[in-house]
Amino acid sequence: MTDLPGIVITGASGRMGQMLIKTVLESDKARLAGAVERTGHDWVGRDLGEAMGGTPLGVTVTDDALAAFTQAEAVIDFTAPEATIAFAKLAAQAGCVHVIGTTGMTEDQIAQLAPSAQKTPIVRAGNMSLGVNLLMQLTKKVAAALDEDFDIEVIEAHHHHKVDAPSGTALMLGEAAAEGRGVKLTDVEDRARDGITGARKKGDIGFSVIRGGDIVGEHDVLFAAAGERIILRHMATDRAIFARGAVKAALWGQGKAPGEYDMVDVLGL
Ligand SMILES: NC(=O)C1=CN([C@@H]2O[C@H](COP(=O)(O)OP(=O)(O)OC[C@H]3O[C@@H](n4cnc5c(N)ncnc54)[C@H](OP(=O)(O)O)[C@@H]3O)[C@@H](O)[C@H]2O)C=CC1
Ligand SMILES: O=C(O)C1=N[C@H](C(=O)O)C[C@H](O)C1
Repeated sequence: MTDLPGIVITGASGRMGQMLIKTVLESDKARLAGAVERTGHDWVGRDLGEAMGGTPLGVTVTDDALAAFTQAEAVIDFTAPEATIAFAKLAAQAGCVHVIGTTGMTEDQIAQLAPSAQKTPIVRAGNMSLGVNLLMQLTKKVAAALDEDFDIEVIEAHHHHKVDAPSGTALMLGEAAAEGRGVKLTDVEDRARDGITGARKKGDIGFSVIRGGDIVGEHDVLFAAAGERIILRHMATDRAIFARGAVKAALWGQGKAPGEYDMVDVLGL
């Protein structure tokens, strides 16, 4: 046991869960305080290192999230919307910083995090990478500089396991573009085109989704006008960028006042 802030990883067996565990273990600024999986999962009760196919780590995977959270300073949670809402209540009860990477949450589900954020800091972002959060700032700036003669389209591609669409990142980029234009995304978003759609409505922000293979995550923001196009692009080739951002957020959140934060706050962008 060291004095370093302890981090619990929920959804430990997931793609991001395993990446987060490796990232915390490699960090000299944090320690792995626990690993949580849901009741009935075959990793529960096993040594985490062995479950991951390696050597023992001396950390037993648990389904008792509250017990794990009370032994930690932060929880990093890349799971699913219903699970994240439940974990937010437990993190607030335990007084842990809650870092949320889960995407696909509805407005109503996001609103359910508010009572927990009154008790503990919550850092939530659909993308924890430096590059995407910088791209958001660029998107806002370009959208503010251009008028509606430039059609804005957000195009995203992800692996075939992804369950939500458009991606959390695509929606963040759409929000940034709408903010730059001084409009509400919900008033201008076009998220589904099929059949006789009619001509594109001026001022709309469109979304296109690709799912295939092992694509980690790719996002383009296209500004298309008569005679010219601008494309802002981010390509993730390694999930480690998300995990590093999440660990940074967990450390940044230590000692912060309760409230809802995002990666723009963490990165000071
Ligand atoms: N913000 C960011 O930077 C990023 C966000 N993400 C987001 O993170 C989330 C996870 O992605 P990924 O790791 O690829 O997904 P996986 O499906 O690989 O992992 C999800 C994990 O969460 C667990 N889980 C799901 N539902 C529940 C539940 N109700 N209770 C407890 N545990 C649950 C799963 O357990 P089980 O196997 O038992 O279902 C699994 O361990 C997604 O929303 C994704 O979009 C991903 C990358 C970057
Ligand atoms: O599910 C994923 O994999 C990813 N999800 C996030 C999203 O929805 O934007 C971030 C990243 O693109 C990978």
